Amino acid sequence: MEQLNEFWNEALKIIEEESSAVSFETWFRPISPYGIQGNCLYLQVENPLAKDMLEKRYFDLLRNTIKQVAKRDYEIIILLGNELPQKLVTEKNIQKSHNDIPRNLNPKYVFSSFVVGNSNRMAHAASLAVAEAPARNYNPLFLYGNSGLGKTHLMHSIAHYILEHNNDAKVLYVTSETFTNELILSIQNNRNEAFRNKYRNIDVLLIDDIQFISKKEGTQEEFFHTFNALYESTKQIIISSDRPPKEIETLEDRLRSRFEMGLIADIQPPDYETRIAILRKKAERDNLQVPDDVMAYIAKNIASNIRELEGALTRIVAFATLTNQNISITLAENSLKDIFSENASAPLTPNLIQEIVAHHYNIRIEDLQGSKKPKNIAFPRQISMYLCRKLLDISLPKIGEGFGGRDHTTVIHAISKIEKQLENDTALQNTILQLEKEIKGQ
Ligand SMILES: Nc1ncnc2c1ncn2[C@@H]1O[C@H](COP(=O)(O)OP(=O)(O)OP(=O)(O)O)[C@@H](O)[C@H]1O
Repeated sequence: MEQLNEFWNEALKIIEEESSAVSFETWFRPISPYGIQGNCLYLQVENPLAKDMLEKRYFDLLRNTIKQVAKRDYEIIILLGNELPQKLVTEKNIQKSHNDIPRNLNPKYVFSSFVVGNSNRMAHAASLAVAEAPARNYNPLFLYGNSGLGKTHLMHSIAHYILEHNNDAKVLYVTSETFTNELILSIQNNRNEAFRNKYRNIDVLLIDDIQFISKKEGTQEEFFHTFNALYESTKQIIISSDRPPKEIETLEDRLRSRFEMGLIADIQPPDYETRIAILRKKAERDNLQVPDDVMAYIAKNIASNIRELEGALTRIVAFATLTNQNISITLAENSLKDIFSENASAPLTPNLIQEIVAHHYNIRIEDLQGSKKPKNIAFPRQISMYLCRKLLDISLPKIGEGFGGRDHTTVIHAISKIEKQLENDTALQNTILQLEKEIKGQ
């Protein structure tokens, strides 16, 4: 049993991570949890606008977060102070199951929201088989495929499924970036023992984007031992990567052969029918009315990345809401024109950003990607890294890769340097604005 306030604070922490600072402070921070009666959770807000926004725009976030923290589906009722039921016998305690869903699992990434088609049938079946009987037949399970095709979605689904069916299972999902950072910290702070305990005393380890440990010998060494310890005690390991083990350069052979010991399943770009099914599912989940011809228009134009497919739908709906128009093909064409237009037909990639920055500073793109450090090159390089982070949905190590395999700490340093300078350097603010426009083809 837990106090309602503590429970609410826990939910707020998750919402804070999921929403922008301004919407968090405006809509969520002022909410007071009022009480619980039966299956209803009452939340009190200060004004009608907040109530409207929370009900119309943020309801899914609220409901999913509360479900994640409470491990049950409460009916959420948002009320103004004067609407609160006088005689509500509120419970100030909330029943929680003892195995919380880890914070880093996205509540939306479950098997029931994953659309199965020819391109991912095998990966889906293998994931479900592992979730139903961990460490039985397929160990490790190695999932690979290009960015945005559903690897993380499947991994989270496995973790959710195992936790739902076995309350005591110890399931740990991390990216290889987190694994590496924690390893470095543990060495710095002399806490290697704690690190090993954390990674070896579990039943299921899911490690996402393993390709990033390829250039890190120390991390590979530690992961090799973690892998062996878990495998020998019949614990399940699930790994994802953007390529198969044999194509991960500089991966030690002993690790590669470990990865190849179990089942390897790939995910390919979805066919047209699957793309339509994914769009339908998203529209249904988010309660959006989108005509069939608009779905077809998106599915025909975006074929290789599901994140982009979903992004296009979101953009169209946002455009329609903001301009108060019905969703139609013309509106879809307008709202996506800068994505599909000639100018921007080159998709946003680190390369495109480097090209535009290099042109702006009159240097060669190879200089940005190389290791020279003179100021006339180092500064544009930092700007390019900053823009990659701001405009592309890719991780710090992936950005580092595009700049001659630089470490993610270098990328963090570059980004924070530019951010700091932007605070009071208006010339730089203008340059960045101009570069962004060029990159987006505006
Ligand atoms: N088959 C599917 N059905 C429904 N949604 C999907 C499917 N595949 C992917 N998605 C959605 O597409 C988005 C991108 O998927 P995800 O993050 O799992 O990709 P990824 O392969 O892990 O990419 P990256 O390598 O860039 O991390 C997510 O919002 C996910 O829910």
